[in-house]
Amino acid sequence: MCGIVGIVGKSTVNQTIYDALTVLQHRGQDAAGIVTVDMNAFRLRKANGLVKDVFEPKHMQRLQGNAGIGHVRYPTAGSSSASEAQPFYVNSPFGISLAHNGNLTNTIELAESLVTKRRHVNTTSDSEILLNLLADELQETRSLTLSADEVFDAVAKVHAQTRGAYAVVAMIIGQGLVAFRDPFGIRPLVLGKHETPTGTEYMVASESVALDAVGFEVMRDVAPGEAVYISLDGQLFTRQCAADPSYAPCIFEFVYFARPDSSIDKISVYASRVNMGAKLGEKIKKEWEDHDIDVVIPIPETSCDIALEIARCMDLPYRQGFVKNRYIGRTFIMPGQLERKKSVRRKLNAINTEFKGKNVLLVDDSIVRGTTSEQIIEMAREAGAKKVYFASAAPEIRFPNVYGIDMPTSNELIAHGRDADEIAKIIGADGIIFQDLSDLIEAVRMENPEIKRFETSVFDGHYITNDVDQAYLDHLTQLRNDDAKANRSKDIGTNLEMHNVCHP
Ligand SMILES: O=P(O)(O)OC[C@H]1O[C@H](OP(=O)(O)OP(=O)(O)O)[C@H](O)[C@@H]1O
Ligand SMILES: NC(=O)CC[C@H](N)C(=O)O
Ligand SMILES: [Mg+2]
Repeated sequence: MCGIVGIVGKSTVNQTIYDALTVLQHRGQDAAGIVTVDMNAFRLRKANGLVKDVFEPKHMQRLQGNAGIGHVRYPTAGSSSASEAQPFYVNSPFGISLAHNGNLTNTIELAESLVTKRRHVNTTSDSEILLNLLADELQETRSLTLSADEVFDAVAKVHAQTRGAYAVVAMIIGQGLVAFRDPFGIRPLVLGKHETPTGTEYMVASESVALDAVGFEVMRDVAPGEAVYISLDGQLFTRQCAADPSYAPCIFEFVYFARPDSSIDKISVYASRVNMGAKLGEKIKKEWEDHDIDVVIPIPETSCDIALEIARCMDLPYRQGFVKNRYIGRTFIMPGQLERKKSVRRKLNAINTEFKGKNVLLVDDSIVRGTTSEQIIEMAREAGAKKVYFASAAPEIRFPNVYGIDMPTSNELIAHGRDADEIAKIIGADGIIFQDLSDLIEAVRMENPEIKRFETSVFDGHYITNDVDQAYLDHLTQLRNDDAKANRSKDIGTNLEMHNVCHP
């Protein structure tokens, strides 16, 4: 789940984009990049690492200009090579730079079509394919100055060819910034503005929290299939570019990915998590009528708001039994299982007095590979817990994700082909309870009933784009299981390193 940002401003935007990226860091910890437009040239810095490590003062000085885009990466396609960090660049037409959150499902077909169009894609990234598709459609216009409608027509043609999930921001040299969202709105995208004495500045970002942090006012979410074009002189244009758009935002944004202080598609992420806690609390009370739980303990950080509501609902004490090392990032979005496994104990430590002699209910937002739950239950027992129960605010995750969450292989999912008792046994819990999918959907939907459906494939195996079959999932397994990724990372550095020319 990457984070994207784009700004057309009235003064230098490098620091604002940097600040916005730090606020979106929870969406991608592997790589970061910024491109700005300075006089008619792109200035680029991208590399593997966290935002604070990628951009040194010398890079920031280079990133001059009043417009730019930025990206934080969590790879879901290609490799984790620095050359696949984003934004990507292509020099024709005009010079275009693009950043993408999501994952395409017809990359093979698209890559083949690009060959027939004599376009070269140098990496294994789906985002570079998307950039070339957009470039090819813009090339068709033959105009030296693009009108908003020409840009929108190009986006419409990209929609017509592309399958999967994509929230995109692209900068076109000498023209403007275009941002668009896939026809189902699977990945989020929000538009905002900032009034200055010299005119209005516009910004797009993955989450509203990025706008809040840099003093922009949220205008609205970009609709599914819609495109936003901001010319470099600061005019805003919008148009629906998809033939048949309909809302189906990814429900996992609300469960785990997004920050609680963000609002996506008019749904407060925080409120939806509190609702998840209320629904799950009711279910526990109903199904475990004679429970012997003494205390509810969250597994920091995402589940804290959920656990607090479960405790309130069950009339039980809520205790912060685990302390989180604030210098360690999110474990689930780390690239390899070994690293993820090692990180749990480095990240979380138990406060023994909260566990000693007690029956505890540990709460997490979700159980994916079981990396966290297995180790955390062990830690609770080591800290002296008598019984350890486990509650998950999301249902069992049984199916791979193909839309920008790196869960490509069903075999790596602990709930795949297993029932609750078997899962409890593996993670060592005395009892386990999962949220029902209908309750999860209701918990999110009640904040905006206008949204009739969500993208829920990881729970029910129904892929909203209708193009995902078993053959595709098998192909994905081959490509992106943990071993395949580890092997591919040995290739790092073999791509063209034309992305970081360093001016002394
Ligand atoms: O079953 P698993 O494969 O372990 O994945 C699920 C866990 O990973 C996430 O936490 P993470 O540490 O990434 O982030 P957080 O601090 O935001 O909770 C999520 O909140 C669960 O705790
Ligand atoms: N998580 C994402 O949004 C990933 C974007 C893109 N598919 C990449 O791997 O770089
Ligand atoms: Mg967690």
